[in-house]
Amino acid sequence: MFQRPQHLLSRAVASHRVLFIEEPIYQPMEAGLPRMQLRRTAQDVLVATPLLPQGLDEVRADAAQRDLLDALLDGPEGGKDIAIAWYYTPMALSFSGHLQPAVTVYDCMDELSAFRGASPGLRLLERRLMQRADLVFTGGRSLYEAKRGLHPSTHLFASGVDVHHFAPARNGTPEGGEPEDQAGLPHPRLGWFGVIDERMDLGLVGAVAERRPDWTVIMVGPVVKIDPASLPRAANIHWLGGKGHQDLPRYLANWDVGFMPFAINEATRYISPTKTPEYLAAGVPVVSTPVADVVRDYGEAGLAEIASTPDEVVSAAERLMARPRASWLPQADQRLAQISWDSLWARMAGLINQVSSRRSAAGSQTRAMTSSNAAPDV
Ligand SMILES: O=c1ccn([C@@H]2O[C@H](COP(=O)(O)OP(=O)(O)O[C@H]3O[C@@H]([C@H](O)CO)[C@H](O)[C@H]3O)[C@@H](O)[C@H]2O)c(=O)[nH]1
Repeated sequence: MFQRPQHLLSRAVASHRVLFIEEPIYQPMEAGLPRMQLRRTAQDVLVATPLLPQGLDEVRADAAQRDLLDALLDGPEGGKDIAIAWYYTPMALSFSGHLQPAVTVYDCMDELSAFRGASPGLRLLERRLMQRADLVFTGGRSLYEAKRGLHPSTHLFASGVDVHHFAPARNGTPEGGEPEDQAGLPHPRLGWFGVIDERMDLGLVGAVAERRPDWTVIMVGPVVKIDPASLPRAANIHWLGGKGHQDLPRYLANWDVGFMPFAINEATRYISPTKTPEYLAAGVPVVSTPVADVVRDYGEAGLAEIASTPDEVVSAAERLMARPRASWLPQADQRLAQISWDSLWARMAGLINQVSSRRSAAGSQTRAMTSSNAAPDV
């Protein structure tokens, strides 16, 4: 999955060495555990995954991650000073709170406390992170409104888009051809890509497919935290699993409508789905349930149809399929041109530079960049 952290941190490598600490993986006890597993991404981000023995309690797991992190930073991949500690989850404070970076950034991309399986300690750690952060970035409008009162330097950075990555889908199937698992499925097609978890309205997916057995519903993405047995099954629903980001345009190129069947609940109250501008960049019109940020950022501008019930989704999709691209694509392009990941990163980097200039004037030095995350991080 190529998500917000990957987009931003792969741009950070132009000016920093980026070390990204992943969530730990627990394994049966064996010699050599705990240890840090390292890999370098194509974008030159060093990704470190703590491998821990199963059965560690929380305190020991935090201590083990702290030791592994310190050993990594003391070694050749570390650096004398840390320029930026970049957090995607407050939970990472429990093993990195002793670090003394020049600048601390909290890039809050979701209200994690509302997600299934969230740690009860998350809210307290978020308060601590807010106290130590120099900058708080928020991944969407609703999150910004929820967090801006908690930190004086909170900034709205809603999802960006790599137009160049998705635009080839507008003009026939990009190089590589239509993926085998999609080729041959009948049109019209409603497609989704993204994580499939408790945020999805599975009942809606099943009901739309049932209303229109002549349509095909294509679901791309990993099933996470929910029982795969709970997915609606029908001859016209195709659960294709997770795909590489590079392959997404080949799927989108042959969709008639981009579908966002989010459940409307606590877990989706603050989300700002990156897939909205990505569908549009591929020339695929969007129908979504009324997620607040989708309604405000896209629905009200006529760039997404908002529908709650199966009948509303079917009617909206029919309207979108009948609408010529030329009637909406120029307006979509205007919006997309304002939200490239490049421009978001440039603005973020500007804010970080302001803070670090102030710090270095006060005597701090910067060298390496580290970040820890629950999802990713530098
Ligand atoms: O098989 C796949 C499917 C998708 N992708 C890429 O992953 C991107 C993220 O998808 P997802 O995790 O479903 O997240 P989404 O964009 O809908 O929403 C989350 O992101 C934040 C946002 O970043 C804040 O700015 C939001 O609030 C979150 O809930 C997807 O866009 C695909 O490009 C893939 O690679 N492979």
